Amino acid sequence: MAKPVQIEVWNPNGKYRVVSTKSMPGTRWINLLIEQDCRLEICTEKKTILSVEDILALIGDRCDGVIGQLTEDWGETLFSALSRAGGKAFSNMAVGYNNVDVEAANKYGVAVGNTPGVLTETTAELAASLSLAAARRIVEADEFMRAGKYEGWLPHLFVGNLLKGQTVGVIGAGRIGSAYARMMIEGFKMNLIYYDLYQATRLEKFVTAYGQFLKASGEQPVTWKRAASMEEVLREADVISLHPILDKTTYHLVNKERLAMMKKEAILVNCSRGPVVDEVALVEHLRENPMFRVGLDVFEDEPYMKPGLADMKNAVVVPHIASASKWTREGMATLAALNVLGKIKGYPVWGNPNSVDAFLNENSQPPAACPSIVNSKTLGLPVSKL
Ligand SMILES: NC(=O)c1ccc[n+]([C@@H]2O[C@H](COP(=O)([O-])OP(=O)(O)OC[C@H]3O[C@@H](n4cnc5c(N)ncnc54)[C@H](O)[C@@H]3O)[C@@H](O)[C@H]2O)c1
Ligand SMILES: O=C(O)[C@H](O)CO
Repeated sequence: MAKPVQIEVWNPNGKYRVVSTKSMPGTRWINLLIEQDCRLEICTEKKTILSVEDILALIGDRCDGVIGQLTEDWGETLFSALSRAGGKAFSNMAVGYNNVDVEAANKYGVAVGNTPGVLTETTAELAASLSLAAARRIVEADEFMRAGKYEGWLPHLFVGNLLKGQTVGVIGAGRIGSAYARMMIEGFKMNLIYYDLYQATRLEKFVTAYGQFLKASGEQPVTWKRAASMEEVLREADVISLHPILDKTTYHLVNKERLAMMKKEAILVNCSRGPVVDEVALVEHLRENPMFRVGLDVFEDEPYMKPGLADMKNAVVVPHIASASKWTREGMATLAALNVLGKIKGYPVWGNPNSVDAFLNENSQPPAACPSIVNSKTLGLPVSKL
């Protein structure tokens, strides 16, 4: 028997029962749901990560849809319970959905939503911040100052890497990887090498055009190369940022052997998912190569770090905050709520999940569509003609 969990209720007499497993930023998402006849129940339990049992209790006997979080294990147990409760919609408040067993959702006919696009620039900015923090040893220098160790300017004090003219490597040049690449290329005049299963045509055109602009201004043009293998990126780049999805093809993509291929003074940034990097091998590599640096937003055993990582001066670590800007987090909440609402209302699926701005405009009603449903084809959901 599942234990009851604490909730806050909005619009108690609403026709459709929607559950959010967490409180989310902003109020637009709440208003959009209650204006459309939803009774909204927000879990207010203090613990950070809800267990499957907690979520079962939240779903209860009747539930039309759930907005959930990337820390939750959405598999067979939860989708069968949601389906028994009459639910047809679930949305992660995240673009990544490796915590969701989509096949199980398909089996129970539950639509699975995610929140692409609204976090692209915010996440890329954090990857750029980690790249700079690692290159210029900002965290080490900050700790040094606060410890009262600064006695005056010295020629060797916290010497780091100049990015201009170096090569930025991107593994997974999708929405976020491409946005990060553009920031590093335009901001620091870096050359690009990338690896992806697909050609990043728009990114290539951007670098070509920017290179021509620099050349016309009498400056060294930037260049791009699509690598034939990931190893090529690892060998050639000075700063490498990881932006693929997490699946079985990307699990431990960066392992002991591949770390050994990287330049001794390279910088590795991970804002994708922790298990993309073999963190035990990374700690060993950081220990043996003090000039190698990393910037990590995600960890293999989140929320924990592998033993030794916290002691590494050449690592900058932050707690999975890459999408944490106010605008983005409020937008993610809106997209997740609209995915669930749209499915409950029988709306079609938005035609282009990479272009979700229409849903984020606070001054107009959002389109009558689900912004992004990852299993829409399998479920045979209609596509919006808007
Ligand atoms: N740290 C954070 O807070 C945060 C925030 C947003 C997204 N993310 C993560 O970033 C991921 C990417 O988000 P996105 O919006 O850019 O997604 P996206 O789908 O636009 O990009 C992912 C890219 O990875 C590529 N890819 C897939 N498998 C690959 C492989 N084996 N080798 C090389 N490339 C491969 C895809 O072709 C695609 O271009 C998400 O799935 C999520 O896990 C993390
Ligand atoms: O996948 C995602 O969206 C992130 O990890 C959180 O923003």
